[in-house]
Amino acid sequence: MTIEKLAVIGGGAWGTALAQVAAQGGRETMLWALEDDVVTAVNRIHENPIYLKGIKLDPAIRATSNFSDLASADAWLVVTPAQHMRAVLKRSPCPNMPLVLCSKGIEEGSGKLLHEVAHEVCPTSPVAVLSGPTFAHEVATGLPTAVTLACEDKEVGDAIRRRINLPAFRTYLTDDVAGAEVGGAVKNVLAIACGVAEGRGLGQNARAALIARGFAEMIRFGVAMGGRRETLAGLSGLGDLVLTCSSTSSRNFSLGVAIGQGQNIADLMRDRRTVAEGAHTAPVLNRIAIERGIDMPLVGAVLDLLEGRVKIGELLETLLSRPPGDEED
Ligand SMILES: NC(=O)c1ccc[n+]([C@@H]2O[C@H](COP(=O)([O-])OP(=O)(O)OC[C@H]3O[C@@H](n4cnc5c(N)ncnc54)[C@H](O)[C@@H]3O)[C@@H](O)[C@H]2O)c1
Ligand SMILES: O=P(O)(O)OC[C@H](O)CO
Repeated sequence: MTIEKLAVIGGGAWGTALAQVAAQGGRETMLWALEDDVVTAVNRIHENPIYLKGIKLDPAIRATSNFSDLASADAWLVVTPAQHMRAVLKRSPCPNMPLVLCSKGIEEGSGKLLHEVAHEVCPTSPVAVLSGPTFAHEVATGLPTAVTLACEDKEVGDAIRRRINLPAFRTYLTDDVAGAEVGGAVKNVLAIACGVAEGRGLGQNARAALIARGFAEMIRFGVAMGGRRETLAGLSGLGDLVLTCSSTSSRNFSLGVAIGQGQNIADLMRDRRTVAEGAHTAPVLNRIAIERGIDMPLVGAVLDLLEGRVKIGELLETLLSRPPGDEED
């Protein structure tokens, strides 16, 4: 199988950065964007000033808001916010070609992982997941990055990897689709927790503890969803958790910092143009954890905060008074 022409669905920061990867060496790449001003800017000035400001894009990227322009692609990279993926795929003429899901989240209403949503909407398309520690602006400027590409079909996975792998975009292959997806979804919620700790001035020790205990929650959840521990300990799990929990380049971490500093959550969520996926993943993740009896106290705490059920001070008291269990639990 050979994949040459790629189309990217979603003209946010990550879709634009991935189009830049796909267009390396002047290879024609289509970018579908929802907003006409994004389409116009990418085509006229080779920039996306709305979502990826200040980065010059390869002129081989051609933007469109018309799905019919994507018909000649060999594969689609799907990079919408997780909660819009079903609707966007439904609007498209479902392609009988590989779909590479690059979004991070769990569908709120159905509780489904995104590869399950894609299989439902496009049953004849092979599905892969691309995830890992990847700030869009770094990838778009060519800084070294490594990602997990998960695909059950080895031939399809190899073909996608051959097409997107670059010296500075190292692509590690696995067949563990669920494991790769869970890491990316759960780390966003934990990044909010780490941001809150930062905003509240709780110190570096607290952040390391949150990352480690949060990782234990990620593993419990991932294994229950059919993922493997080694995937969760890899780029798409631990790697992305460490990145996102350590930097204000992360929208999730920054949201947490603002909450930790006492800003109003409704104000922070209202009218935001960029997506903080953790705020949408927290409710469904917590619901599934409760239904399946998976212990995820940090995820529950983030949700309680986001939904205004507790104040940070009370939450800290509750978390710190929990009797510490055995570390491997
Ligand atoms: N930004 C990153 O560094 C990065 C890296 C890896 C993965 N991701 C993931 O990629 C996905 C997209 O994030 P992003 O950072 O590219 O987005 P963004 O925050 O830069 O932009 C928001 C996106 O949402 C889209 N959007 C808004 N309303 C919509 C609607 N009703 N229907 C469809 N689309 C709508 C906009 O068109 C835009 O593409 C997320 O799941 C995110 O977790 C982002
Ligand atoms: O800005 P965030 O928090 O959505 O994180 C971006 C990427 O997922 C980091 O890998």
